[in-house]
Amino acid sequence: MFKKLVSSLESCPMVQRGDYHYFIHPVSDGVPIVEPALLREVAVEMVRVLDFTGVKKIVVAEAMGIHIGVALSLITDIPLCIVRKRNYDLPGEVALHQSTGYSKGELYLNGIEAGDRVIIVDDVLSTGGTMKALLEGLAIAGAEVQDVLVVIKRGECDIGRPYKALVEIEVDESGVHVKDTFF
Ligand SMILES: O=P(O)(O)OC[C@H]1O[C@H](OP(=O)(O)OP(=O)(O)O)[C@H](O)[C@@H]1O
Ligand SMILES: Nc1nc2[nH]cnc2c(=O)[nH]1
Repeated sequence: MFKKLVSSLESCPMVQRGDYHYFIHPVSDGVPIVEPALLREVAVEMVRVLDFTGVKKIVVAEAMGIHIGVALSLITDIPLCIVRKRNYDLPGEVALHQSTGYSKGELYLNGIEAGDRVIIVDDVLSTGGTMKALLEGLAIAGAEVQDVLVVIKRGECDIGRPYKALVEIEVDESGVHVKDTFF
């Protein structure tokens, strides 16, 4: 279980972004290459741990939520809502401010109707800035969040509600250390 995810995380390269030790991994960066077996392992475990009760849409954030969201959508047949970094000015679009440990930007939520029951999945949770922005946008749109799952949880983070993580890591200048896995 999680064999490919754990071994690839423990051997992945690092770069420095200001004060932030940034790990580079296929799930969270798409580079150097996304192996189907790794993506499949992640997708199968996501299906196993998520609560899909009544869920009508899967919500992900551009860019690195997209490949895991697509994998989940293809397996479950649940439509995918991609929160974009570009605005479309469609009626009902919700603009959000996103802040991470190394960047700031805007996100734009479309395609959610009041009363939609959704799950949110993302590649990484670190400061929680992105997830809190998604939760805020979904609340404004009137959605009910059934479950939240991140593939990689980096350190401790309170997002104001429970969430699940496939693996929990710590990062320092020497690299990624896997602390725990789901179950
Ligand atoms: O918990 P946080 O500190 O918010 O960090 C997590 C977010 O950081 C990354 O997104 P990023 O904005 O770097 O964009 P990308 O997906 O386009 O790489 C990642 O995909 C998460 O969405
Ligand atoms: N790839 C990658 N994505 C992140 N998102 C938040 N922190 C990180 C990180 O260290 N690496």
